[in-house]
Amino acid sequence: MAKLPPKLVIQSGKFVWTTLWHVMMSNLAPRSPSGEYTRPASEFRNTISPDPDALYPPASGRYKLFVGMSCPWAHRTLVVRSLKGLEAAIAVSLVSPSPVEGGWILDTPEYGCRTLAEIYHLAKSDYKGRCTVPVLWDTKTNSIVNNESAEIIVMLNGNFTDFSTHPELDLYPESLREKIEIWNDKIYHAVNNGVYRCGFAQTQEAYEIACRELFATLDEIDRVLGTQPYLCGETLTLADIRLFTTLFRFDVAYFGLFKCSLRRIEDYSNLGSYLRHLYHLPGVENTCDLEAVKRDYYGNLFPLNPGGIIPLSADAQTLLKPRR
Ligand SMILES: N[C@@H](CCC(=O)N[C@@H](CS)C(=O)NCC(=O)O)C(=O)O
Repeated sequence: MAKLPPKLVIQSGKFVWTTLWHVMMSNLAPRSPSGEYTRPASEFRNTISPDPDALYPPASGRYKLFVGMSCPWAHRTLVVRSLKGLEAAIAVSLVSPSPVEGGWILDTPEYGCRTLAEIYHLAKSDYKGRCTVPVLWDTKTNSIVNNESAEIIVMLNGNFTDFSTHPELDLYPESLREKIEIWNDKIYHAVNNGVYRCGFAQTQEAYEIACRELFATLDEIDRVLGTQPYLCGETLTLADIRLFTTLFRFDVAYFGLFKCSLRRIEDYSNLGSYLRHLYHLPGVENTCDLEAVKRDYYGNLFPLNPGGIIPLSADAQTLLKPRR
């Protein structure tokens, strides 16, 4: 076969790949004109409420969660479900990403649906948004109650007390709500979504802004955790759960794949211990699947890792064994 001059190979290869990269990235990650990732808002925002005329009253066995084990937003719902002891009241249906179709596939088909997109369309036939996990699903009306993790975890914490094996645990106490919300806003922007703003940035400038904000916030949290065990003081709250699911994925996925590479969580004295502590709270470890995280992030975010090679690492038990 005739050999092309290396310069031509490099130039044409770069042109084709960069053009394709921008097309694929804009599909994967909507961007602002300056190249910053802009996450679309979740569309289903109903609530489960004890009001007598509520469309969705609290009940055991009626609602279920669709979750993917790699997803940090879905992971929040699994942690709260487990800490509150709601396994018997709220079932879980697992989904996994399809590398060919680019969406979530149900591990076990239900309602005649094979994909999560079909589940969304069962609930709303003209739905045009992204088909994301988690989904809080109502099996009675075959509808989506809510697909925003931040709201689902508040409902799981507060509205299923009668069916909870740990009703005494309140992760969103009235007295701490103001503090919790301040942390939530800061951590959502700079950390939870911040890692995606790094990984999905489409310009150097957008990446650097996101990366510096991310690490400034992690540095601040690390300082706070030097004086108290949890974000809001002595009490574990939803703010900690929301931070935990991002920290759990950080060193194995976000540090490398999303270029969140100024420091590892392991390099922080307080954040590293805090991550371990939360991981070892009863019920949390069994919601964590590090292999799924590596497989789905490195294996399915094609434009970020076209070769599809999944890095080797120790398992979570080894990585997060208590420090001496
Ligand atoms: N705001 C949503 C975000 C959920 C989300 O982005 N989930 C990702 C998985 S980590 C997803 O399902 N993405 C599929 C897509 O965007 O098409 C929440 O917190 O519930």
